[in-house]
Amino acid sequence: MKAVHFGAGNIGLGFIGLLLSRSGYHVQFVDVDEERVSLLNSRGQYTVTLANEQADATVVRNVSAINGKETDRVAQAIAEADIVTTAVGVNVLPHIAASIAKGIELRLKAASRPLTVIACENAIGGSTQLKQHVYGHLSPEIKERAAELVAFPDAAVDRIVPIQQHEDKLHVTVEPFFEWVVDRSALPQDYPVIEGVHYADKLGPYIERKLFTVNTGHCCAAYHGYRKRYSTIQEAMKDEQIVAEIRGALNETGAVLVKQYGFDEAEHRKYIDKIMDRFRNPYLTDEVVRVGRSPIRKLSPNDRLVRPAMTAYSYGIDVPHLANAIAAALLFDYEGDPEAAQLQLTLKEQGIHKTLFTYTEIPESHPLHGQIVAAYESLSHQD
Ligand SMILES: NC(=O)c1ccc[n+]([C@@H]2O[C@H](COP(=O)([O-])OP(=O)(O)OC[C@H]3O[C@@H](n4cnc5c(N)ncnc54)[C@H](O)[C@@H]3O)[C@@H](O)[C@H]2O)c1
Ligand SMILES: O=P(O)(O)OC[C@@H](O)[C@@H](O)[C@H](O)[C@H](O)CO
Repeated sequence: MKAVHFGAGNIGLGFIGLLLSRSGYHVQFVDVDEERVSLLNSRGQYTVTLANEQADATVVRNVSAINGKETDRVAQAIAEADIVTTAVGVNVLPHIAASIAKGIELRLKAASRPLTVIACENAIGGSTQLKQHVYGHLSPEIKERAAELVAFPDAAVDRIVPIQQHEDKLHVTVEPFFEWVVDRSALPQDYPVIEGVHYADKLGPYIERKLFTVNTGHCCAAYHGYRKRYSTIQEAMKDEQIVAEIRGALNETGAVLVKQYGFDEAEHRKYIDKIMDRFRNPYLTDEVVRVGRSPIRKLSPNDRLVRPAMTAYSYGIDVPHLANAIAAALLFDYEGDPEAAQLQLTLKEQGIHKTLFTYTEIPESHPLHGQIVAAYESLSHQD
């Protein structure tokens, strides 16, 4: 069995590649990092260590890699694969779509073998977005055949994998917990099974619970942590004011999730507690600038802050902590992050009201807009 996985980064090596290899797939990574590609090919294996007391380690075997620039080789690999997965960042999906389209075209010209393509990104409808990008490169005839033979099930992926500090560029340390949920309703009957994946008939509740709890809480820790000059999430989690902000925000998103999807309130509280413990994992060193990366993406209308805040508003739920987290995101001025630099430039040139509308699409007339601006001004004075 063959898998092609785009992105030999933290989650690609530490989670998706690991599970695919364990399920018996030969994993061919596609990446633009030449050093990593060459190491994967020369060794054919790498090590994943768990962030626990024993530092349990697993060697992932049966792997190789292709440089993403070699589009013909990538297309050939896709033509021969049983499954294609990605973990490159949702903003990179448009850039890999042409190669995937080329592979699908090659495959469908040769035979009528079905294919499953799963985007494992932190986004609602990641695979659906990828499908749209891929279809933009296909002829009407191939599109028609792809509609029957190529499935793009959406997915939710959860495992904290920080930026690595090992000298060995292929060695990754990951938290013990993982959850990978795939939308079964978008799959054909005989889909290639990956051990450890949960196939759900409805993905909506899973992806929203994950994104609006793990990722909302995580970015609260990152943006408030950055403001208070902590360098890691683990340090920020020792600050009681930050913990209170995270818990407040997760109570707000929790109220939305319980109302929208009927989750049991007590179970959801336990889910929140478990996640906050994961953030505290003393065997991980996760930098606030990684978790806060790409603030423009994180402030976008369908992402982890604005979407639950707007839904909460429509339900009559007050969101002071989410407003504070959005304000803290606007204050994220880390120079090493291109989106943070662009955000700060927009703030300087256009002021808070226009900037807030540009990135969140919350109009000035909306009560949340004023609440966020007030929080932004209050936090700016504290910093
Ligand atoms: N790290 C986590 O804790 C975590 C957990 C769940 C989901 N995710 C999601 O997984 C995705 C990847 O995150 P990550 O933390 O692994 O990032 P990362 O930066 O470690 O890995 C991304 C990889 O993609 C590669 N890449 C970039 N452009 C490419 C291209 N055009 N073609 C092929 N490869 C390309 C990079 O070289 C890099 O190796 C993101 O969507 C993220 O939100 C991350
Ligand atoms: O990957 P991002 O930038 O969407 O979010 C940063 C972190 O919150 C994220 O990578 C988490 O570690 C991960 O989503 C845990 O499952």
